[in-house]
Amino acid sequence: MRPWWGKSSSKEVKKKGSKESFIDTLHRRFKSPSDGKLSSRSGVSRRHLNDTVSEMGAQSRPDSRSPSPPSKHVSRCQSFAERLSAQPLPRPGVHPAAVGRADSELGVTTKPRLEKAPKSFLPLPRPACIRNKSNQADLDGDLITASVSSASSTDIDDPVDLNQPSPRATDCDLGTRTTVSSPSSGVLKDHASTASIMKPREAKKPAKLSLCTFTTPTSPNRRPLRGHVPNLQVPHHGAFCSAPDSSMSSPSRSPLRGFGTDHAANSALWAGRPYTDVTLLGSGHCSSPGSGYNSGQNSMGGDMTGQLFWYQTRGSPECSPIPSPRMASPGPSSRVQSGAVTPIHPRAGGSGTIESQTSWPEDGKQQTHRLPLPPVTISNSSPFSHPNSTATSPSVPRSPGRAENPTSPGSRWKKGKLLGRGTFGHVYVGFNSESGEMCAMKEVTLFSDDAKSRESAKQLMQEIALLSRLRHPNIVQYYGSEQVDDKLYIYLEYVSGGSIYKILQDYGQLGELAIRSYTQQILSGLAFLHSKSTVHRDIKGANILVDPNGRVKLADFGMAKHITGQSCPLSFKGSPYWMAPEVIKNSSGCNLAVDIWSLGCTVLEMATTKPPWSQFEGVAAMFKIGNSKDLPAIPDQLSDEGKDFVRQCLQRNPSHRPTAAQLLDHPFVKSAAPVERSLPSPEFTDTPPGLTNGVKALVFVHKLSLV
Ligand SMILES: Nc1ncnc2c1ncn2[C@@H]1O[C@H](COP(=O)(O)OP(=O)(O)OP(=O)(O)O)[C@@H](O)[C@H]1O
Repeated sequence: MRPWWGKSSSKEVKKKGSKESFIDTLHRRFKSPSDGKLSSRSGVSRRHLNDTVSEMGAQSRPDSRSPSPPSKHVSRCQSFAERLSAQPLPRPGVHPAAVGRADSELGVTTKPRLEKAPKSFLPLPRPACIRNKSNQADLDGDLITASVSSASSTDIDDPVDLNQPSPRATDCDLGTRTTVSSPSSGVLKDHASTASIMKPREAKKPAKLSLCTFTTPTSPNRRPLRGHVPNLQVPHHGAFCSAPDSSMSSPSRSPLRGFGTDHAANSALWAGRPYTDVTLLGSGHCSSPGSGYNSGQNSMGGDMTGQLFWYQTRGSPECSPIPSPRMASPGPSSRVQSGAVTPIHPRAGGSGTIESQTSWPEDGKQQTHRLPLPPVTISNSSPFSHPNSTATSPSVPRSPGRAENPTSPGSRWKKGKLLGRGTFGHVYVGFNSESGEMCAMKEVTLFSDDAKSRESAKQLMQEIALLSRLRHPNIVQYYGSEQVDDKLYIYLEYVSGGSIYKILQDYGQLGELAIRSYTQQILSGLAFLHSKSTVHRDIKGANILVDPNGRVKLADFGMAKHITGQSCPLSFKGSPYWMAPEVIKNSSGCNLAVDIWSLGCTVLEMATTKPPWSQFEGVAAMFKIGNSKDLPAIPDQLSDEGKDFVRQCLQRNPSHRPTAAQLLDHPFVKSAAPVERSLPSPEFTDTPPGLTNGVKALVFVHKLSLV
């Protein structure tokens, strides 16, 4: 069938090259599993829990389907394949293309307990500044300049061009700047009235601090709202804003992060023995998607052991719903990362139809960008000198659901309920008792001696660097960040609906209208992202948040990368089940298209609650994706348009995949109704909709219009 944009799908030309040698190894190691076709209706197959997986790559055993149990019965340590069938969904009242309002729901807050002043500050958040803006000019007006310096780039593969002067950013109204020290020099760059706060041991261990050593302003008395605007310098090429390239670079909460680009090593690992040159990181932590702490497990990164030995951490509230937090199954945060830069998609490169709300550096110069102020309106109070500023940093909550020491002194964000655990650490609800606003606080511990902490910091800084430059209705908004003792906090727009992954867990597969809506919005965010030559590299349900109005936000940019060239090799990063074949095979020639493949997998995930090939264990799934010519079964319940959309996304040849901008014109999403639910306005009527003439009641209703 000829694609709607005029390019026919073509067969993939199999390229047998040296880069695929690991696949060959896999071929020998694993029996090629027969395709587990998705059920025609549900598209979901299940299998028994297997606590004693002795051999990787074994195909999951299908089990008889049982009625969908309540979500609360879903084991926290089940894999996708193990998860019970999803319940039929009441079709959510989702309506696509919500790009207007940004009303997040509030979460739980906790009592403040300020203990210690933040050692340094990055731009402090003020969500209200964002929400109240009616246009981009207003938005820009609340940005603060930011810059981070770094001299070491050897282990960083994401040279985000963040050091270039922003055409819209100015320093004139900034009381301070925050800088990041160079790891090599251990010297903080002083900008404006910046004061270094580097700890002694930081200077001794530049490698640890290079990623996030910030300076605080000398005495930046915060002025109400826009009065005080600190600067944050973000690094130029090679700074810590980049995604790690090191094969050992990834934190271990995502089990297989840091998976090296060396696929020979991969082969060895997959063969069942650790590659001697690969450091096995990680603690085996896993999150509990079912319980709301749904991130971090089963990612491919620094820790390969789980993939190899299948140790499990069940029963813990922090445990993954997956038997092994490794590649055993497609958990919400299954990731692999290593390596190199992703080449540019041949046909990607921006979308004229996509709202471009941020400037992107093009000339390599240092860029400054103004960030929104925190929602602190108290004057005569320095954000850097909180009354409790000498106390200790916020402590890790004892209970998974509530922080023990809920406070972020400088910004007055109080750390509240735990939203989830990810690769980098924890994400909490943040509440500003002064403004009454909420945010999501992503917390990561710095200055630890382990590689995991270093990698976490590096990736978090990359996320900051990227997110701080992106502003789009379908991308989670970055508010600011700060360091408090050994903790780095990143403040984000709070998207209270949770991730698509969690929604699927809780409510089962989505109906087509919801899928169309979500897909359209994901595409909108992706098209914007790609127009900035940035690839997300970890598109999946767990990294897509949904607000109560059905608005979708791309999140978790820890894997994202700004593409600067076309000749760069692919990074072996991502989540196995959503990973494009070319990434697994380490073939060349694509880049942004990896997100399109992952989007296709996400559509299938939304339709079936599981990604493609979820019936296979992690390594076997990767083998299936990377080595076979098969395409995953597409569930029958999807419309023909939906099926075609998925097929377009899941073309093995990346150059044949349409771009995000092109996909926005696909009938599957183009016809999706936009999400726009007006604010309820009290209305008094005596004839409620739906009542017959004979059934009239005097009721007070809220006007709810769907545009
Ligand atoms: N802005 C947000 N609003 C609401 N919840 C959020 C937000 N950001 C993250 N969360 C929650 O926290 C969890 C972990 O977040 P996130 O995935 O970004 O952390 P992470 O360390 O990047 O994880 P990973 O890299 O392993 O995917 C998410 O699954 C989600 O439930």
